[in-house]
Amino acid sequence: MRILVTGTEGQLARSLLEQAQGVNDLSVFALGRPDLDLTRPHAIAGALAGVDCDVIVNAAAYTAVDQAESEPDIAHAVNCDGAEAVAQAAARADIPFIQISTDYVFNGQKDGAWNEDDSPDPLSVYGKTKLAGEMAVQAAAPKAAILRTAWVYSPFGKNFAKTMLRLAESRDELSVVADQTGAPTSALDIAGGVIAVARNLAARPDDPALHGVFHMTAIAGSTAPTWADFAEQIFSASRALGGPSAQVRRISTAGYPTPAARPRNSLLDCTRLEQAHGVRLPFWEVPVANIVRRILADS
Ligand SMILES: NC(=O)C1=CN([C@@H]2O[C@H](COP(=O)(O)OP(=O)(O)OC[C@H]3O[C@@H](n4cnc5c(N)ncnc54)[C@H](OP(=O)(O)O)[C@@H]3O)[C@@H](O)[C@H]2O)C=CC1
Ligand SMILES: Cc1cn([C@H]2C[C@H](O)[C@@H](COP(=O)(O)OP(=O)(O)O[C@H]3O[C@@H](C)C(=O)[C@@H](O)[C@H]3O)O2)c(=O)[nH]c1=O
Ligand SMILES: [Mg+2]
Repeated sequence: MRILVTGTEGQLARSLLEQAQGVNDLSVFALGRPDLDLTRPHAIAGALAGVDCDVIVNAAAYTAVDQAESEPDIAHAVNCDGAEAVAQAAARADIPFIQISTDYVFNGQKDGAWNEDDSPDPLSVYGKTKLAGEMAVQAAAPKAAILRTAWVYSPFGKNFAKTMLRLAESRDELSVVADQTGAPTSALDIAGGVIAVARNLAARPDDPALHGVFHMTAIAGSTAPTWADFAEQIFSASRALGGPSAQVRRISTAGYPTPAARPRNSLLDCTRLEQAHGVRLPFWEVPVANIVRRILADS
């Protein structure tokens, strides 16, 4: 199976490339700027024409959540119009398509985990443009699988774990919000899940059970983690490896003002993914130490 993924340096693109290494019947190739620029939708069909692959994964996105508040047009161009153009090119060539989306499509005002049938109501420009992308993709490629994930971290790119470890090099104490719950999810685990979904779509492209929206995050357990809990896990793993750590001061969202509002609770129920695609990611704490080890080794 050949998977084409959009973006070359993103966390998920890098993770897909790594997960395919050494797997005989799988190859992943990444296509990104300048050859494929999602802000230039008219060039996308040309960039993808003649590409030989079995599945296309759109992992490229405008992911700077706070910056998007002041650049809504660029965020919309990438997350909606760009995604739509990639989906159209896939549909025209009859290639199965996977779109990656986010927990930030929800407003956070639910006590339990969100289901795929719950109404989205994004609080931020990033969330609004990703939701618009989901709808445009579904219209352009009705057989697409749309995978919503959350709180992604990895040895690659920019993420919360890298930020915490970098800040801990110069600070003894860090204030971190303890009233937003969600599921920290390893991009390497997501890549494994995406490959499984891609295999299903390649084998049964017309099976309606495989199409539509699915939630794909780590399992959060009964006491859902907050960003502060995630930070504490990162520091405990780092301390065990002789790396930097800081005391976590648990604060409320009001104590950490940001341009974009985030959901209070963004836990996603991943049952539908397990039932339809047979994919279940590990408990959220499982990959923390390995990823921290790799971040420390790279820095
Ligand atoms: N990060 C997170 O916490 C979460 C992410 N998601 C979603 O998961 C997916 C993967 O995220 P992640 O890997 O973390 O993203 P990253 O921010 O790590 O990478 C984003 C990728 O998008 C590419 N990109 C941005 N703008 C353009 C453009 N105009 N044209 C082409 N490519 C562009 C970047 O290109 P380049 O390689 O040139 O830098 C990069 O490869 C995204 O759809 C995101 O919305 C969902 C939930 C959480
Ligand atoms: C750096 C920092 C952040 N925070 C808070 C701010 C915010 O509420 C939370 C996370 O901050 P970040 O800016 O790292 O994460 P954020 O950009 O909100 O991450 C999101 O990215 C997009 C792409 C998604 O799709 C989401 O699933 C989610 O992963 O932690 C602190 O409380 N203290 C700190 O020192
Ligand atoms: Mg291979």
